[in-house]
Amino acid sequence: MRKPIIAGNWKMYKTLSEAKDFALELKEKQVDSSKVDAVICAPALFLDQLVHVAKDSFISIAAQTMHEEKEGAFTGEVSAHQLQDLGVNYVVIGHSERRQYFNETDESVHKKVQAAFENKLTPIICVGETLEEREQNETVNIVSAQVMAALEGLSEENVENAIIAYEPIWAIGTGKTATADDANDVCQAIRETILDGFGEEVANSVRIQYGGSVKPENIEELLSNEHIDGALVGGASLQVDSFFKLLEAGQNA
Ligand SMILES: O=C(CO)COP(=O)(O)O
Repeated sequence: MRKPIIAGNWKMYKTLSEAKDFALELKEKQVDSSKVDAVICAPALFLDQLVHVAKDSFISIAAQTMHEEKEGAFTGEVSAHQLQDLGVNYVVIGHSERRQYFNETDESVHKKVQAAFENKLTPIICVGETLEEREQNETVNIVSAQVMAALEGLSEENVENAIIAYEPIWAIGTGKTATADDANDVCQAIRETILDGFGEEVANSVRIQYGGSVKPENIEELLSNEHIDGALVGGASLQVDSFFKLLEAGQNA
């Protein structure tokens, strides 16, 4: 049985004080970290303080992106090495908003995934198709190619520990969720891709999240599916009560 992982992607929302208040309130809640992994993906400039607030609690902290190089003349960027040094545990890589607005490619995603593992960060690797690609029945081809490009050449041990987030682009922030069956089918296809590339043990261990308009009202159904091991959540992760409900659903899945 794979432990569910629920990650809240705050994107470019909240001020530092709002972020700290959120984490302070959340950490008082009862969440069993043996049953669910709880992750907050915060803007880079809050990470240091959030790592301190979350210390010794069930909450893990993630960055929303990073640069693949260890250091260098890359104005405005943050490296995996710097994130690790702060005590950050996870990093989101290849979110569709990064691919769309910041020139993230399969190639840069691959380099970032490697850099994350070299620095003991767990990558949450985002993949997903556009509406046009879905309508052309290209979903599985697109998503499988993104997964293989990200994971190519990695060790089985690393792939086993990676998190894949399947986020259909047309479902992000739109209120449109893939049906639980559709989401499960694509997550299954991702697992089969990993099976072909890395074998059964790795495929059975890797955790695959669904993302795109996940909320307390639909998470239970999503998580009841065999191949959906968690959720990457935008809007519904911004309020403590709503995020806590998602964690409870993960805990009870
Ligand atoms: O992009 C997402 C999470 O990374 C999904 O966002 P929403 O949950 O707001 O649709």
